[in-house]
Amino acid sequence: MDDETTTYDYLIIGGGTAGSVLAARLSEDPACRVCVVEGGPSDVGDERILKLRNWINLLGSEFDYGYTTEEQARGNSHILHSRARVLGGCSSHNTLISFLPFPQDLEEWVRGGCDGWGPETILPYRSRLRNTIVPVGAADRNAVAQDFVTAASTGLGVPVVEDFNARPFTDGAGFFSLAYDPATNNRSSASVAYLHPVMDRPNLTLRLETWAYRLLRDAEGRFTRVQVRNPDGSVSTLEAEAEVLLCAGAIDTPRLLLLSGIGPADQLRDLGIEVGADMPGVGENLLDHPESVMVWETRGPLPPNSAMDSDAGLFLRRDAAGGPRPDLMFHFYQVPFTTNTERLGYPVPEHGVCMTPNVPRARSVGRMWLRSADPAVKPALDFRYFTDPEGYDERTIVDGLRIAREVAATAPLSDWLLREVAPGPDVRSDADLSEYGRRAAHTVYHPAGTCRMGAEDDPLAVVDPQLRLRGHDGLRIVDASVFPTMPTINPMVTVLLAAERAADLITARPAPAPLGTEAADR
Ligand SMILES: Cc1cc2nc3c(=O)[nH]c(=O)nc-3n(C[C@H](O)[C@H](O)[C@H](O)COP(=O)(O)OP(=O)(O)OC[C@H]3O[C@@H](n4cnc5c(N)ncnc54)[C@H](O)[C@@H]3O)c2cc1C
Repeated sequence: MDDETTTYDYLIIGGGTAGSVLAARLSEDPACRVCVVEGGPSDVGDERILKLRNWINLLGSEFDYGYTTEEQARGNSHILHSRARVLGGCSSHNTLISFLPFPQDLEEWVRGGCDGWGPETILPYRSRLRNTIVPVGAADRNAVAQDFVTAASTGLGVPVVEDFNARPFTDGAGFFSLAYDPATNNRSSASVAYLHPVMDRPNLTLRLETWAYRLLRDAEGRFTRVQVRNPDGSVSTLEAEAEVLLCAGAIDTPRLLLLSGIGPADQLRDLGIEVGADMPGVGENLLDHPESVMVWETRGPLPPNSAMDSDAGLFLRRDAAGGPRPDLMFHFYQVPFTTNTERLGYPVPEHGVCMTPNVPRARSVGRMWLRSADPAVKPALDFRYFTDPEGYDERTIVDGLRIAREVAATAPLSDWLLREVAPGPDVRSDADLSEYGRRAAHTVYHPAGTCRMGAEDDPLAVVDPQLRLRGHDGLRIVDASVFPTMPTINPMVTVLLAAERAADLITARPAPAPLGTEAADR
């Protein structure tokens, strides 16, 4: 690490999921000077981070920025939105469930003005991914999770899926694919897969525990200078000769833009921030996967083996008119995940399991904004959960809770269960299930969309299909904030694919050949 150098070719703000991919790809050219500014510490050698199964202990820890939510009129106002503060970002903190996006998820992006982001272009990037992505290992397949899969399949008449990434599916139950090593339980995070092997590159500088808080213009008016707070509290200005690449995630990327005067002009003026670029879309379109939870006490302790305690799941399509994609998803937990039910007064069983139905393409859309011009003040997040006028999100959760009960009543899963703890068998009507489901709701931790990509002439788009700040040179955004709509599935792999695509857009390297036409292209 060269503290003297403050000018690089590329400055990557955020060494998270997308940032790690970009850092590795751009520094492949030894003549290209790449600097990563990362707010958190290194993950190298830190077992707390590297062991996947420890993920649950990272929630709310020193590695979590821990964002709160605005009062939710129809949802749960107590959700803590975990966002990782460590190299690798949320891929160092999450459960590493790895799904390719559905072709229709990407077709939706193209319809929204994102030329060049269709499935034929994006899905072949799976051959470039460096992460080890495998179905949950045999030794990690807990008997109760296996029986959940069997009960879901027989009870609901859906297939058992051996590999969710083999082909698009409409419904099915099975063990997930995870980015990990089943032999060691070590993560194959973006940091492990992309950064660890290249950390000794002399042209790659990692500035850790360093916080970017303002973008400044250079002499040509481009936003290529970044003010950062160093670990010792001092302040530096770093400069990119080529481009600044914002990879700070769906909350911190728009936050940094707003602090830099890039956002809705009225909002910025109200806070006394000088308007550098009036971009009304910054902070709008806050997307997520909302979920609820049903908890059961089991007849006794469960076998201990697992990859990360939520190894299996279920997808259903309730409405065939909506196309081939599933419209309801469940995670199955072999531990009682009771943060929200406990707050509502439900007992916490010593031994238990739960199911968490979620809304894959939620229709309620939120927004985020700054509370203050002070960079230290956390932004406001209002997800507006369950506010879509048709009541689609609420309906999905009610259906999900009913279906969860059906699965729980089906052998062999039913043989493990002593009683339903939350919400309890008396909660049966739509109205009561909705009330419980929304009050106990949680996030699947997938915020996205707050700097959405769109056509050059779309006034609410923040970046164009080349991921450039619309109408500006020298600044691109590469992270979950650019998603115009939420993919049906857990989004980390979509972020990785988008970052691989971005590396090609930046370097003008050709895209990989369509899948099946060529050996894996690395
Ligand atoms: C608990 C949890 C579980 C999840 N489970 C899954 C899962 O199993 N499967 C899945 O597909 N998705 C999962 N997700 C979601 C997924 O991990 C994220 O959507 C994805 O990793 C986001 O990638 P990103 O590059 O947009 O941001 P991040 O990975 O969050 O990267 C942002 C990085 O920027 C840094 N940063 C932020 N602001 C600044 C600043 N101002 N200065 C310097 N550095 C900064 C942060 O420290 C961080 O390293 C989960 C998320 C969480 C939190």
